[in-house]
Amino acid sequence: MSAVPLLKVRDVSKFYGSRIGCRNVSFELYPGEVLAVVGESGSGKTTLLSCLSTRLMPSSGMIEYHMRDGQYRDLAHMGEAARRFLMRTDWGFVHQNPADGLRMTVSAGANVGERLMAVGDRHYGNIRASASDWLRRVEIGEDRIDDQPRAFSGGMRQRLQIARNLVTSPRLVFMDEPTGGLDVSVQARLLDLVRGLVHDLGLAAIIVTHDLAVARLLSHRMMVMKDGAVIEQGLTDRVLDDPREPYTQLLVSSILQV
Ligand SMILES: Nc1ncnc2c1ncn2[C@@H]1O[C@H](COP(=O)(O)OP(=O)(O)OP(=O)(O)O)[C@@H](O)[C@H]1O
Repeated sequence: MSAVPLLKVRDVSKFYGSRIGCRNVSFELYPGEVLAVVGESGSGKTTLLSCLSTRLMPSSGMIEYHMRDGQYRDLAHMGEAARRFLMRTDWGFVHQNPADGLRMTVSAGANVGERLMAVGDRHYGNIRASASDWLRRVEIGEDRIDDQPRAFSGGMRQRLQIARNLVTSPRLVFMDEPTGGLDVSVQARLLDLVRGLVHDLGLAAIIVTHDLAVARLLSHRMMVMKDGAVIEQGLTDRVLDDPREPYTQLLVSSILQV
């Protein structure tokens, strides 16, 4: 892993009026590193992910991103054009519900190809070839390239959403409960696929999940959130095998008892 963090997060808090969304969150994420953010419902995971991905403006704190030109940029003070450029090229965002991240009424090929066009690719043959290659990589038959995602199963839609996000070779991908709405057998296959892609592409990822098994399988490091704050963080195996905080111990033991 590189010695320079991709993302530097300092004391980020977000309040909704007097309600705490997240508070005083600090961490660094390195290129190629996968961080899982875990915690029960309402602990602030989604709020934090939204702040990191510039969907929400934090109430306080600073988030800096290491741009491809080698400079750090403060996301709060980045212009709209630069922010949109990041979201289209350097970043991906995989939603829990694939319908939020796909265009359901255009073909699978167009869903993938559109992202390439957004970064300036204009050659139809190349775009279609890349789309076709990416469908294969996410295990969708190339004969489905002209089908719309609404004709796909939930697992296929999620794999298509992943292809759409990865086709531009992002450096950082945000994932919000990526296997949340799927059957257990479909989840296992998708997790394997995501793990392989993240590893092969050397992606950095921040994955929000309430499922500790997802964190175990995908992440190098994890942060445990409770009432908006990070109460424990460390290497995933350390946190899960030897949780230090009573709350983490409870989370881990409640899973083991299921
Ligand atoms: N738009 C909003 N307006 C007011 N309060 C909000 C809003 N969004 C979230 N909150 C509050 O912020 C806190 C953290 O919520 P958040 O959705 O980030 O948690 P979460 O861990 O992602 O939960 P879940 O797993 O259920 O999605 C909760 O108390 C929630 O009620």
